[in-house]
Order: sequence, then structure tokens, then C-alpha cells
Amino acid sequence: MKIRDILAREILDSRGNPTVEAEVILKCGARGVASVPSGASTGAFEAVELRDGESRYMGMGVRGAVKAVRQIIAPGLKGMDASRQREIDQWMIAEDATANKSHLGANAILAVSLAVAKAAANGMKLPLYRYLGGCGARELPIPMMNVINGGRHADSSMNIQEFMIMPVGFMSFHERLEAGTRVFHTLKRILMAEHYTTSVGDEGGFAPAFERDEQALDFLIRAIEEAGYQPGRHFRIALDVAATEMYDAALREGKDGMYYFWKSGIYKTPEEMIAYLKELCDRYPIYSIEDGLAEEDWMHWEQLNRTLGSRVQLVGDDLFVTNTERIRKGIRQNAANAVLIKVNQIGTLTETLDAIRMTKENGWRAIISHRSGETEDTTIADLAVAVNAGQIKTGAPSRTDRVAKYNRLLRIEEEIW
Ligand SMILES: O=C(O)[C@@H](CO)OP(=O)(O)O
Ligand SMILES: [Mg+2]
Repeated sequence: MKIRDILAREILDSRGNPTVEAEVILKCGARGVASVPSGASTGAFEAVELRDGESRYMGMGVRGAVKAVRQIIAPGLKGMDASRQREIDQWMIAEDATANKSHLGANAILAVSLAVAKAAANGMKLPLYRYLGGCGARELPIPMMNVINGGRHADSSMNIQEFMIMPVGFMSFHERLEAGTRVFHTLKRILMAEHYTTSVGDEGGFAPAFERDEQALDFLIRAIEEAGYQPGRHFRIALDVAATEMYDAALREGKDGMYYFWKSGIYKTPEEMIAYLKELCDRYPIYSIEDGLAEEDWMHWEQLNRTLGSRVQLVGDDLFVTNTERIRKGIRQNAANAVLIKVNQIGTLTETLDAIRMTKENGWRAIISHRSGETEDTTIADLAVAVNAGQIKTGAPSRTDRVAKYNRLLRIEEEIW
């Protein structure tokens, strides 16, 4: 299982921006290839990727990250055993020697970390989910399908970033996916009939010019019903408010501590935000709300959790950034009840697994997630099954970067069941 070589190259993500791909080659001939996604609504506490225009290493963004793999990581890891994932990740963390991986770049480190795992799995002739999760890996996730896009992900007039459908009333993954796709197609038909645009946003969901965020929810309910399903029973709704964006928008207008719905020109206090979210939960079959408040607003997260936590999954994305220190703080403060898990927020596979473990050990739920900028890499599908996460967030079934993950899950289901 010794590493013979590590290659790195620049490839494109789904927004046409450069990103890093790494290829790990073992002495036995097995290979592993992995590429790194990229967010648009990134949390301030995320590990730092080297992008063009904000380079910190050798002054060259993604090219700097590629160079870091070639010149520092590859020579350092050659000869190491690819199955010793934790040691390899620790070596890269130590070599980087910053708290946020800004020296080598979280994208350089993550590409190698994931490619090492894939090479080791291939070397052992195991599918990735089996290598990572052992024979206990068995649960196919319920997808959170982001079918209407707003916020920073689309030019639409909705402030809430993601309106997702969750096919909760089905036994198998392929039935969930089929039902979700039916609703997606029905939604397109309804939107067209009412002369809304059906072009899609970054994650494949529609981006119609609705005047109010609630209209998106009304259309979801209609689409679920017209596709022949019952809202609440077959499908529930999930939202990603991405409220840090609203918090930052208010701050830019000089209103510290408020939330600015910049597309409709409305300010809300944290208390009004909580009341608003509660009202939405009273009116619609909402299962999950992600980032209902901002990454800095710990105090009000507790209040939100007290108000809704017993009946709604409250997910921290920007709040926790897949970082065990922040998750620990959240658990102590009882600030939420679920964590969104994104490999590139923390930057190594083992730290991601640690975050999932801490989340689950404390009785919280972990949702494995893509980024708004993705590639054809399907690691997160395997990861979701490996850790029996139960939920995956990976967009709408209309762009190959998202569909690749769904197709991978279909194949895994066929293998397992
Ligand atoms: O906010 C989010 O949850 C993600 C993914 O949907 O978006 P981004 O990758 O732009 O941070
Ligand atoms: Mg989010």
C-alpha cells in the first residue's frame, strides 16, 4: 500500500472556475483520483482554499495549490502507507502549520487526503464506502434536493438560498430519487405554465422571479401534490436560509446584528427572524432548516433551538464549518441539533470523520453535503453511506455535477441490497 507518486492538476468546477485534482498512485499500481469542490456562500471559519485572486502560496491561487501538492506534499508522502490515513492527514496538517490550512491550501490538502483514501480502497479492492465504513455501512441517505435556488446561488428575487424537497416516505433510495425527480419535472411544468423562467441556478434548482420567498414554498406544495404525492407524508421540505449572507448584508448597511433580506429590502431583528421561521414551520411541512441564523449569532441560535428544536431539524453549516471545536461549542450551548458536513470546510478526510463522529455521539444528526461549485467527483455519496448519515444534500437532478452523486448512490444501493 506504499505511495509511489502523487500528481496534481488544475481542472474546472461546475461554475467554470479552476479547482484542484490529485491522483495518488501506489506501488502495487492502484490509483485514486479526487477533486475539490468550492462554495459561494462560504463561512468565515472555513479552512482556506487557494483560489485565483486570493493566493497565499507562491502567489498563484489554484496553481499555487497544485504546486504545493507537487513540490511539498508529494515528496513528503512518498513511501508512506496509504491505508494510514490519519497519519497522512496529520503530516499535511503539521506541514501546513496554520489553523486554517491557508499555507498549503485546504484544496491542496483535501484533494490529496481524498485521493489517498480512494487509492487505498482500490488497493484493497474495496468500494470506497466499504473501505471507509466497513461492513456496517448500509444506510442509503434521504436526499435533500434543492429544487428552487435563491440567495447567492441565483439571480432570482428570493432571499432564502435553498428550497429543498425531501422524499421521506419511501423505503429505497431509487424510489426516493424517482419520486423527487417526478416532483422536479412537475415543478418545471407548473412554472412554465405560469410563464416563469425555468433556467437553473448553480445547484440545478429553478430560479424563478417570485416576489416573495413563500411563493417558492407554495409552488413546492403544488408540485408535490400534482405529482401525485402528499406533502408531509411522502415529502417534507428543507430550507437553507444561509442567514450569514443576510447578517453580512445588514452589517454592510451599518445595521450590526440585524438580518437584511437584500433582494426585497427588508430588515429583521434576530427575534423577528426566529418568529418568521416559526411561522413558516407552522404553515408548511418543514423538516429541516439550515443556517436559520448567522455564524456569529450563537445567542440567538440557542433561542431558535428552544423555539423549534423539538420539532424541526436545525442544521448548522456556516455555524459549525465541519469543525469539531465549533461543534463542541454548539453542543455545550445547545445551539442546534444537526451539523452540515462538507469535506472542504475542514480540509481532510479524518477531520471530517471526527466531526461526524462527535455529531452522532451527541445524538445530533449529520448531513453530508456538496458545495455550490462541484465536479464529477462522487466521494460524498460513498461517505454518506459509509457513516450511515441518513441524509445527503446534493442539489437538483438537472446538472451532471449533482446527478453524478445520485447515480453513484443508485449503484451503491444495487451493490448493498
Ligand atoms: O450553503 C450551502 O449549504 C452550500 C451548498 O448548498 O452552498 P455553498 O457551497 O455556496 O456554501
Ligand atoms: Mg448552507
